[in-house]
Amino acid sequence: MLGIKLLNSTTGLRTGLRTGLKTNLVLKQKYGNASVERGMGNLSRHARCLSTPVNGSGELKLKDPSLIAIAGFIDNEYIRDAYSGKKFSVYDPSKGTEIAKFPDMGIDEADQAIRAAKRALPGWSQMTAKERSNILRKWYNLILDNEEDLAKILTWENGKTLTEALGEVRYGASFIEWFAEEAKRLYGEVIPSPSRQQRMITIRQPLGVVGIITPWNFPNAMLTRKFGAALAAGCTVIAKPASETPLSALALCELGKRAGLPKGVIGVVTTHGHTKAIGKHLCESLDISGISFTGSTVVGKLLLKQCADTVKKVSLELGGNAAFIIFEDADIDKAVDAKFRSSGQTCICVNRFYVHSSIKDKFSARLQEKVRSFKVGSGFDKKTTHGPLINSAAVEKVRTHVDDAIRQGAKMLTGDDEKNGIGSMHGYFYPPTVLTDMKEGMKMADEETFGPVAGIFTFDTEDEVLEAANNTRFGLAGYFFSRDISRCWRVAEKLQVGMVGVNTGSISSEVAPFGGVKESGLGREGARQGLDEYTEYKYINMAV
Ligand SMILES: NC(=O)c1ccc[n+]([C@@H]2O[C@H](COP(=O)([O-])OP(=O)(O)OC[C@H]3O[C@@H](n4cnc5c(N)ncnc54)[C@H](O)[C@@H]3O)[C@@H](O)[C@H]2O)c1
Ligand SMILES: O=CCCC(=O)O
Repeated sequence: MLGIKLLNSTTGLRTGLRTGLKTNLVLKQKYGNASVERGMGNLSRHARCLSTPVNGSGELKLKDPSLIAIAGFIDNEYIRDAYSGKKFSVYDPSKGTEIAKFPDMGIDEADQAIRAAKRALPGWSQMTAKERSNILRKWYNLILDNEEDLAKILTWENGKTLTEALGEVRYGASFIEWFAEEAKRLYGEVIPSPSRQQRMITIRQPLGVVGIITPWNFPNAMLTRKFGAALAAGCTVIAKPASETPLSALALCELGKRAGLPKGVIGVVTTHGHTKAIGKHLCESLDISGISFTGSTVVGKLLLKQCADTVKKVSLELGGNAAFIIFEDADIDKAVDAKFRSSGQTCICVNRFYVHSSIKDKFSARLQEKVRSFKVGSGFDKKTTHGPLINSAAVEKVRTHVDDAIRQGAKMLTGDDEKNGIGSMHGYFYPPTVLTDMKEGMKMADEETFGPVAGIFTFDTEDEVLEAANNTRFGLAGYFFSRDISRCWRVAEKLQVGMVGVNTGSISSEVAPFGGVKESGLGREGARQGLDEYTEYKYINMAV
């Protein structure tokens, strides 16, 4: 017991190591030699990132190489080795080669992070809103000061083009800025009392320690959208980033630390082999008051069930199956610009184009022309317009969806590997593809394809297309193009989604509530509503 306690707290570990051999013996009994070395290593280099390049990172030419940390992050310190001694590999999706081996952390490290966050909670939550805001503002400034390095790190692990990565870093920073400002506006209210003898007010209080789990497709912005809101509200956080893309998370931690985030306010547990166990542990822990998850619907449902026993507040940003309706009066040139962000790996990406039959040929030709102009390749190559998919499983899923559509009668207008030279590339590439003659019942109609494939369905009437667009269990985003103002109101109100783009395919913003209905999620992120996920209202009744 003593050994575990010593190992699980950095201060305790230091004390323990000072006591020498006896402690080492306890550690060896519990965890074997690897963990003892880990403890020693950790002591000898607190909080150090890499000053020498890892597996090809020299090519990144970072202005500040110390933004790369191959470690977890607990109590503002880098933990390079898991107690188990195990590691997992992170790959460069444009080459399929290994970037680094991260510590494959387990429940012990998750507990260590929970304890650190719990210790930090009173200090952080009792700071004034302005004090928290000032630190968040410094973090925002540091992210922008380092945006080029952060973008390179993001492209390296995720594959998206450098331009897209820079866009994501700025988008991610905008959440920290937004919530730095919103922190100061976390108002309660005075309720007009029905009684002369009572005064009624509400105040808003932080949930407590929250667990956040994020996906690989936006390794920076999905974290900052949660960090910003949680920290502004006065919560402390344990984050579990996707095992495909931990580097961006660690770089954000380094900048957060430089901005003045106190020890324990944010922690990152890196894992691959213990993902399920850590997820369950966070959901079931009595020390955690809320879970915020972004990822697939299937995992979101599992986490929701796991949170039931402790009745946690749960925020879920899940998968989508966005329809894009092109009415006969649409501006076609504007419409074709809205599909292939991050090579189609975005939760709000169009999954189904519904095009009025009178303009189907014209629209298909424009889309085909546009897609044929794309250049697929490494995100670092300036000529590249579209990077790789995240891994071979993602490529396989897209291939399965396309094959299924073609088997059921769809026609491929463009999508040949030869033109893009994909056959000779080693990474996880899929050619941008356009299919026509799509039908209900195909996988692409029902499931999230999450790849660079546009499938074109046709329709004749507004009622018919609304029924088809809403015929899905997903309800994240929906889009349509029309110049008829009455139709714009009608269709926007009838689409069963959390977000609608009218005559635009670009809807994401830190100032607007992001989230879905149906099986696409619970709660909203960004905007003033984003703070609701991390606060409780307390009602106070005062007799006078
Ligand atoms: N609605 C949104 O805002 C939004 C944003 C981005 C991505 N997404 C969705 O995310 C999905 C793609 O991301 P993904 O493939 O990384 O999703 P995923 O659900 O497989 O993984 C998301 C995160 O959950 C973790 N995870 C996986 N299984 C888990 C388990 N049993 N318990 C706990 N954690 C677990 C992963 O390691 C990762 O960190 C798509 O469906 C996409 O639409 C939604
Ligand atoms: O993948 C989903 C998140 C994308 C966004 O916030 O625009």
